[in-house]
Amino acid sequence: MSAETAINVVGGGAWGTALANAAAGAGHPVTLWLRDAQAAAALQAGRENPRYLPGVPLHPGIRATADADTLAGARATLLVVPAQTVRGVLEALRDPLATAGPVILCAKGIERGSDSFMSAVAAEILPPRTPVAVLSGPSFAADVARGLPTAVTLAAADPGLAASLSGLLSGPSFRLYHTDDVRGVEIGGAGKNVLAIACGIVAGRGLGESARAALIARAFAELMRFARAFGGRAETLMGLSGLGDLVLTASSPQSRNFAFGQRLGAGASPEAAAGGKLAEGAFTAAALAGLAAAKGVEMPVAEAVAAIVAGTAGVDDVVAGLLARPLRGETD
Ligand SMILES: NC(=O)c1ccc[n+]([C@@H]2O[C@H](COP(=O)([O-])OP(=O)(O)OC[C@H]3O[C@@H](n4cnc5c(N)ncnc54)[C@H](O)[C@@H]3O)[C@@H](O)[C@H]2O)c1
Ligand SMILES: O=P(O)(O)OC[C@H](O)CO
Repeated sequence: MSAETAINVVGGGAWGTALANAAAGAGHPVTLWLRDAQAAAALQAGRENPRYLPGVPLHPGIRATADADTLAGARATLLVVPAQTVRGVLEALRDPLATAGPVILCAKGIERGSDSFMSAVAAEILPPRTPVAVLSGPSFAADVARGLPTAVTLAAADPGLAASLSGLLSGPSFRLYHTDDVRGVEIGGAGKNVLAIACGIVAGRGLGESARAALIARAFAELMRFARAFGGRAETLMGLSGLGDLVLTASSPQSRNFAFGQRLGAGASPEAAAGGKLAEGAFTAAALAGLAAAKGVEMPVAEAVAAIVAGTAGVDDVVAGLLARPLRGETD
């Protein structure tokens, strides 16, 4: 395989493995990089990722490796690690990634501590000439890895780059729409994870389907308020990466964020509810609520999730507080 034709995927979890399968299915040789040499060798030999994506064969066009030097010279790099690790991974791989094409950020979250969006983290670390894009939208890894129909959004500040990367990565059942609204797309992906936890809490507490539908609508209203204040476009939020992903994540126990919320609603502590699985919204909740508060954006649902996850409020008190809020015009 020539490095110039390869697509890199950094991160061998559920989403990294699924995106590697999608890129290989679109006809590209794929280098799938894992930090752990033993795990990379097992994936390369076994052609399956039993921990994160059991039962899904790895496409023959994928080479799994832990050798960072093999990343250099690629056509594009998909960065698919949890949001809170993006800074460290970019720092560690800065040299090979400097010649590995545009870096496409696939994590959905806001960095704790700095309250930074992923594109801002990347801009701090990568050389200025490295283009950065964001991929986000309604997409369960198991669906994409199995080749079930899926549509997501790819955003880059340069509309030409967004269009060409969408064409590069689209395949028979994986469709990428494109936009230049990077901030709007990352707000949708990060925000929906927090709000989906709230919907899981409602389900776990047995508050009913009507309450869940109302919560999705009110959660979306606050996500729109946040996007308006932070430079995302309303039409982006109404698309795949905003409303599309909120609806998917807030209505399916297949979502780790929803399932985490369900366990909280059923009475588990935040530590027990996590159960060793990644629920990105738990890490992003405080950053989202903090950013909103600093700009005077009302986000009662995100604030409630942040308080429950931090253990400073209980589910029943939070629900009572939300129901006691003053009545207001629906679009105020
Ligand atoms: N799973 C999905 O369906 C899905 C879909 C869309 C987006 N995402 C997003 O993709 C991101 C990754 O999610 P995932 O589902 O792959 O998570 P995961 O828990 O399945 O896998 C995470 C992977 O990252 C690796 N990793 C963790 N820290 C690392 C580090 N410091 N250096 C290198 N590798 C490291 C882990 O070893 C693991 O292989 C999240 O932000 C998630 O919101 C996931
Ligand atoms: O399992 P979740 O909650 O991380 O959701 C996965 C994807 O983000 C859904 O689009």
